[in-house]
Amino acid sequence: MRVADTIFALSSGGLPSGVAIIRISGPETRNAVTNLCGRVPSPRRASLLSIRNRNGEKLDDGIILFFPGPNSFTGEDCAELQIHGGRATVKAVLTSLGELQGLRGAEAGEFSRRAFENGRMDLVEVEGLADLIAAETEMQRRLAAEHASGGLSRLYDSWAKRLTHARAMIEAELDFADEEDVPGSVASSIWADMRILEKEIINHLGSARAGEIVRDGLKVVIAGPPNAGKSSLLNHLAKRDIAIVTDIPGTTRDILHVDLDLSGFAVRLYDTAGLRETEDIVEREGIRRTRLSMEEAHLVLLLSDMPTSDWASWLGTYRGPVIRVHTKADKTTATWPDGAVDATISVQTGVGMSELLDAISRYLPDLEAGSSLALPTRRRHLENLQAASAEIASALSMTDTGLDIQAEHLRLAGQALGRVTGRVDVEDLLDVIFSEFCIGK
Ligand SMILES: Nc1nc2c(ncn2[C@@H]2O[C@H](COP(=O)(O)OP(=O)(O)OP(=O)(O)O)[C@@H](O)[C@H]2O)c(=O)[nH]1
Ligand SMILES: [K+]
Ligand SMILES: [Mg+2]
Repeated sequence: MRVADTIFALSSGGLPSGVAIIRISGPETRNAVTNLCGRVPSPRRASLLSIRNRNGEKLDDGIILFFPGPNSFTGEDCAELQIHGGRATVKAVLTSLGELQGLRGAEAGEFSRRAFENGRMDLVEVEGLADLIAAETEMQRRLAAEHASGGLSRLYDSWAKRLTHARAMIEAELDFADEEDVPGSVASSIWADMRILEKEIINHLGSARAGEIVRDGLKVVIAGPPNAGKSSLLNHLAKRDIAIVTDIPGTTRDILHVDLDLSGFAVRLYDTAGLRETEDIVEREGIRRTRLSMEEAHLVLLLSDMPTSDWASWLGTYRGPVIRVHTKADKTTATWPDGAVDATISVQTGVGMSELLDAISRYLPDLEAGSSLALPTRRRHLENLQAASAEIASALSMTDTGLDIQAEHLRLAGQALGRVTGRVDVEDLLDVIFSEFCIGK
């Protein structure tokens, strides 16, 4: 284990709070606890102790926990001071810690980074932990918990193991190739498994969209002509007055969004500028942004308060799924041709709202309770998984080039998987990944 500074931080949330938890990790942890609390409590036992500054003045009474390394969160000696969560109390204790030799405040994600560097967690688990802290919906929580507890890592590790096994079998065949009486088919069974593995990885890549939607939310853009009732719908679904609503066409210019929880899934709903030809420079910029947001959308709700044949022109180059919505049902008397719309709503009477939400729900990933949530969630997962399956495909296709070259492609496939879990060659990624954390984690 590397010798490192001893770090400390407030690890619980905003102050004031009933209890605040200050975390300490590193070689000076015992000294720090002795200095402040008089003694180090027995490992993993909660002890009520007084915390004093260097002049012996009592700062607070708290519950002190000591976790000796390597069986701690970071793998180093760790301690937790559970104290009263008043701003001045916390500040006084942090100040006293900062005055001790060898101690400094932790950077964002530094505790988790140490856990990774000491082999307590791999990168996918670390990312899962970051997601778990950020999770707001039930599905985000389930996905993150699966990743944080190693569900996805176990899958990738099992794949890496099969690649290693395959290479070992090839090595064996190469070693024996000179000996006349050894049949040259030791490795043939592994190619069948490599074909299966390639398929498994490709299937797994196919679930990436679901993983992305669970983690980042389904992006739903509300679009349509001016005054169709887009901002009114956003406000209604958000149950808050977020967007300005007036009867002046072209009211909305900036794109606003609100996060909804739909059946445990995060849904991010965007209100946009009404689509029309206009000379107004500000409105034109708003419409340009509407177009950009539609390109990113998983689903577009296209609104109109009167029968129209303009749907296609409003959609422009967008080719994804669309729900056509007839708005202001309380007021319009015009009759719509059969099948012209997918939903009819009124924000005034609330009519059609639950049907609209049901229609949106149909675009959420189909994840049964209890089904595996070992889904890739990040671009870096996808890139490395794609690289791994491409290397396996190369190994499989290069039957004329010799076993040693095929084995090399399998080695590269294993390396790509290793980059996902952080077992190989990831130094350059660490700053990015750990900066996702808040301080104290
Ligand atoms: N009667 C009735 N009026 C509605 C309904 N929905 C919206 N309106 C009215 O329609 C007008 C336009 O609504 P907005 O929500 O601002 O429409 P918008 O599509 O956001 O308009 P722009 O931002 O200008 O593109 C406002 O006067 C709303 O009060 C509805 O369900 N029933
Ligand atoms: K308006
Ligand atoms: Mg609007």
